[in-house]
Amino acid sequence: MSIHLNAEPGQIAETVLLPGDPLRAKHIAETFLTDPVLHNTVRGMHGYTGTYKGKRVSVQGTGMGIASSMIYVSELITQYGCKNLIRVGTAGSYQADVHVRDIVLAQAACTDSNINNIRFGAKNFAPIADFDLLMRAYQIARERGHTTHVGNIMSSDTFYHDDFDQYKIWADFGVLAVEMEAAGLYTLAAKHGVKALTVLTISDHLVTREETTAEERQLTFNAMIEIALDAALGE
Ligand SMILES: O=P(O)(O)O[C@H]1O[C@H](CO)[C@@H](O)[C@H]1O
Ligand SMILES: O=c1cc[nH]c(=O)[nH]1
Repeated sequence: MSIHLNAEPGQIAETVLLPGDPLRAKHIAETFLTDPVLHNTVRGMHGYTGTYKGKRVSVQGTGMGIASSMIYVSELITQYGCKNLIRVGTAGSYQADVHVRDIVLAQAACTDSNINNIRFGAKNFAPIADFDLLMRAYQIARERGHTTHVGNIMSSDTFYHDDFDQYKIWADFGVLAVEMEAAGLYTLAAKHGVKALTVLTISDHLVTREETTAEERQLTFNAMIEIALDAALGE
């Protein structure tokens, strides 16, 4: 057991899906896993382990933001030996041609967080996805006919910015979308020599101001879950 997870040793699989929303973790477990067992209840941050197509897999909510998610990712890697960590999250589009409900695979993640300034000072670390997971996820998404974008994203510490248009600085450099965890996940994966990927569904649009409801975000973004599961575990 660790400080924030009360799973028994061995109860969490090597492959873990990581939604920010603990209720999305419950939905994933109940919809996609066979015989899911609730392995974490600490702080209501649901975590489950079951099987998918006969292979063991876990899903663990991380909460919102790099600070919260890095706690769970650190404990999953160092206390439970997890090796493949795949974030499945929602994101806001920065680009006119990246539409609501499109899939974004985060090849790399910029951040306005201080996590890597603390580590590297004035030198910049580039947090990137595992190439094998990224390639498999892209092939699966394309085979299934999902509109899929691969590229750079922004992991922001701030959801509500004083200046709404600040996103254009990043959009001008081709950054596809904003979420709040991937840069922390990729940094920890690099530090510990494990594999990580972030699969996102666009839930809202900073250019067009389109939005989805909380219920849609929680329940209906199943394509990214199946892409993540099949990329991690093989079809
Ligand atoms: O849908 P999740 O996985 O929570 O991800 C996105 O949604 C939250 C903000 O609403 C942040 O956690 C952001 O990264
Ligand atoms: O962090 C996030 C997630 C979804 N949509 C946003 O605009 N930001």
